[in-house]
Amino acid sequence: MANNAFGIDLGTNNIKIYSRSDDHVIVEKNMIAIENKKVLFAYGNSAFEMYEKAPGNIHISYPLSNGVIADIKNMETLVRYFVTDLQKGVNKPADFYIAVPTDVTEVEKRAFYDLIKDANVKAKKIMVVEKAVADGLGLDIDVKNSQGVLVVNVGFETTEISILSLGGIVLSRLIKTGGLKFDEAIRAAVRKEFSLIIGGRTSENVKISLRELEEEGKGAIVYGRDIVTGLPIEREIPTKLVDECLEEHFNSIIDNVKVILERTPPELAADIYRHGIYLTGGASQISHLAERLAAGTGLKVNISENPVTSVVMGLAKIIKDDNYKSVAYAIEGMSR
Ligand SMILES: Nc1ncnc2c1ncn2[C@@H]1O[C@H](COP(=O)(O)OP(=O)(O)OP(=O)(O)O)[C@@H](O)[C@H]1O
Repeated sequence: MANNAFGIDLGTNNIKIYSRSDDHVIVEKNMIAIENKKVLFAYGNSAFEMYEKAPGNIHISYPLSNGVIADIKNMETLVRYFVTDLQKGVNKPADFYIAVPTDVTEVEKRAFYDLIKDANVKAKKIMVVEKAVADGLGLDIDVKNSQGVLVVNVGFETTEISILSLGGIVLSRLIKTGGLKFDEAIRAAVRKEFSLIIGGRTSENVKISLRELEEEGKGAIVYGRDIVTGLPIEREIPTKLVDECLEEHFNSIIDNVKVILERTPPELAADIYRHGIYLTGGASQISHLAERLAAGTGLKVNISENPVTSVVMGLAKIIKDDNYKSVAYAIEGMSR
């Protein structure tokens, strides 16, 4: 039974779970589809498949909002189903390591612990790990012995900017920008420039294919509804328009990184200068962000090889290697 342990990174867009018994990570959409307000219809990637296409009696939602749990019941249901699926239908007693953002209230942090406790997953032990610490480990940084490590995780609704030193967090800031804001900016620009309404999934696809399109010198072909005629049409969107509309969001990330750097103690700043910035999170892959961040801060930017899973891979390291266990902590005694 000692082998039964899970590492969970609850992202607003994706839930990532590491299972010790098969040494494997799953990534599923953090989404739930409820029929007629009470019946579970679909969850995870299957719920996402129906998003923006389902009839009115099927409500599809994200139980997390801005990195914190907004809908506890549905989040518990999702965790229970995923963990039970990973154990082929029968839950056995297990240890749980859950990543939490740093720059949130104690109540919001505790909600992650309570979620596992109340999800009916036979939790023996529940340990909490600051997300940026797990990120550092997932990025193969020796976080316990390193001083001055700057991690920027660009997720779906949030970007977490943290300075780590000797296994702990020195400074952390959670800002409300990420992949969703990029998608919304693309939608708004296409609407303004071409009087064309496109869906959220279309704008996400444009964002994800941007780098490739730029390399090929092509525009993005999209399908949407013409505002004037009301009819569906196809249109080619120049990548320059997409680049321009993302600028403001890139600047917001760069400005916030600079604010953190300004507050960093000088000795740590020297280490950060040497190591550079570690950039991770799914949306960090967007074309031009890494180079803009480097130009805006004057620092080298190290790009993650596994941006979506860096946090959960850090949790996996903690579960597998006793050397790292000290970065995880229990939360039982915390006041509500
Ligand atoms: N190749 C890519 N290029 C640009 N963006 C991408 C790419 N692949 C995924 N994304 C974006 O990454 C985001 C999801 O990233 P991630 O899984 O790190 O977020 P999350 O952890 O669920 O969110 P949060 O950190 O806000 O809670 C989505 O907005 C998705 O569109």
